Amino acid sequence: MKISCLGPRGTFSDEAAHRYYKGSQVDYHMCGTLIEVIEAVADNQADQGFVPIENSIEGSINITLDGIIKHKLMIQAEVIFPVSMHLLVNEGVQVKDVKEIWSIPPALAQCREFVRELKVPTKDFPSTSMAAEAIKKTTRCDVAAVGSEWAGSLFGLDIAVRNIEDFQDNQTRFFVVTKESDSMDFTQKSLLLINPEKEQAGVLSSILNVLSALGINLTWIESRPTKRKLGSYQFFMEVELGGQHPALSKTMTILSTLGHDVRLLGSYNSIKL
Ligand SMILES: O=C(O)C(=O)C[C@]1(C(=O)O)C=C[C@@H](O)C=C1
Repeated sequence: MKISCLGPRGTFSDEAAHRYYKGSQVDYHMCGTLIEVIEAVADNQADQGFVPIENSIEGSINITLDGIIKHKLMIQAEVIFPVSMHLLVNEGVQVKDVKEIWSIPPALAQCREFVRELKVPTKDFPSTSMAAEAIKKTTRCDVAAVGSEWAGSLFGLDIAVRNIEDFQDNQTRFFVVTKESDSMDFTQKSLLLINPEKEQAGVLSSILNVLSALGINLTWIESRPTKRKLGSYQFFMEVELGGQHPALSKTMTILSTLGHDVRLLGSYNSIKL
């Protein structure tokens, strides 16, 4: 099985994917950007993609959400992975020497307070490990990357400051995405994408009322612009109902009857690493 994943080696995605697929026969297709990870699945270059979807400090990763919508991908599994951010530097560099910090925007955002206190500019990279690799290549002593301990050891960097994330118990939620989902029986959760029939007062609450009337627990809700005009949204709604549960098809039927466009993006289990 071929798995697309954000590269180069040493990203949090890479670390979490290797733990998730441990013991399985898989080949990794490492991609330069998150959108390429999704496109690799859409273009059949990979059977599954391993993508970050949400972080406990920074919230949703919109590039991934929009890519799933655009390429009509399905969710096969949810993986929760603990994430610790460190300030990675060339040998001997101290935090007082650092004049610029490099990383992928969600990682920089998880360390916003630390970066603000240091009063230095940041530079965006497509991944934490690409930033770490660039630090090593420059040999500069006035720049640092935000990344994992593993990325630091892979690229031979020192850790100038440990655990620089703004809040403890930082976690990132990943989705395993595919073109076609396998059997959806005996799963814990399901993800719906709902495009409301029209924008009118109370449309979201009318959708939520259906879930509430059927006693369904909503575990995540996120809105994304339809991109057709300002103020027009579609909703990701994750519910605590497996694919086998009759209430899932009942919910979808009722919402469709009310004129909403409802797509099931998958039913899956959640795995904590
Ligand atoms: O750049 C990486 O290391 C990634 O795997 C991406 C990513 C993300 O975009 O959220 C994954 C987990 C962490 O939240 C920080 C970065």
